[in-house]
Amino acid sequence: MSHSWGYDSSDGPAKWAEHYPIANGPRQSPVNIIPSQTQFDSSLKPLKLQYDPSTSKDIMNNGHTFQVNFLDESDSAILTGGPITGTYRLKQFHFHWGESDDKGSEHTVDGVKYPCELHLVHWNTKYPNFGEAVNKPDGLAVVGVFLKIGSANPRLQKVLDSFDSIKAKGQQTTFLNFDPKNLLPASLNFWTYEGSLTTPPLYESVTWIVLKEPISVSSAQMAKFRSLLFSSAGEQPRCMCNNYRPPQPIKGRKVRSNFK
Ligand SMILES: NS(=O)(=O)c1ccc(NC(=S)OCCc2ccsc2)cc1
Ligand SMILES: [Zn+2]
Repeated sequence: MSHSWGYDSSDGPAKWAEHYPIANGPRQSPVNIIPSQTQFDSSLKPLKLQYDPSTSKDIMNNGHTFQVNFLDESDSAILTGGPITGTYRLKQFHFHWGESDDKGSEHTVDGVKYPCELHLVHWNTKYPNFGEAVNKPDGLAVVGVFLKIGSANPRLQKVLDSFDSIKAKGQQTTFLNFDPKNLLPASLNFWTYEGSLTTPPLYESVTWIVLKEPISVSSAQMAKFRSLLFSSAGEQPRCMCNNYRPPQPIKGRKVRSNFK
């Protein structure tokens, strides 16, 4: 039975090492990206994201965030190129955000926090399924996209409109024909480094691919993210926000870029 964890002072990131000692490991995520210390790598291939929108399945509140789950029995939503070799399949995407617009992202850039960060989680098809891939050093590739306060983003609307149906932990509803490509910025310039899951079990299995260009979100749209609850229906309602882990020690890792 996996140990319960959260984001409060009693069960949050500062306490995770008690039950997940890898929290103090050599390749933990997120990290603070310092562009002046990153290394341009001309051998990095262009990122290729081929998503068939018909593979979106449902949207659920898992008590830590909300996630949109995809059918991953075939190569219909895949990530190739960039720093990875082979083919990785999209399993789910989810977000991390703050209680206010001045914080919420997990990765930071020169110490700057964004209000929100999107994670598109893919697993290496050299393994039979996600569960087998999740704890292997080359098991996962997560594309991170920053959200920056600006004009309302119409492409988030379908996600936001589902929130009334998934307000509490454990609630889920069908979520068909959603194309996550619509959540990507125009530029696929990225930073990449070897890291981990940013939540327990914190497995050091993630090749991180963090896009440099943010997408927009309005302050009113961010307020809707904060209408979700960490708590189950009938429990004392607890606002789902500040569900982000702060940057972890880089421990000698190189962050590479595919742009100068
Ligand atoms: N924030 S993150 O992108 O690093 C990230 C991605 C996936 C997960 N975990 C997932 S999808 O777990 C699914 C359940 C599971 C199965 C084996 S271990 C956990 C946690 C954090
Ligand atoms: Zn995440």
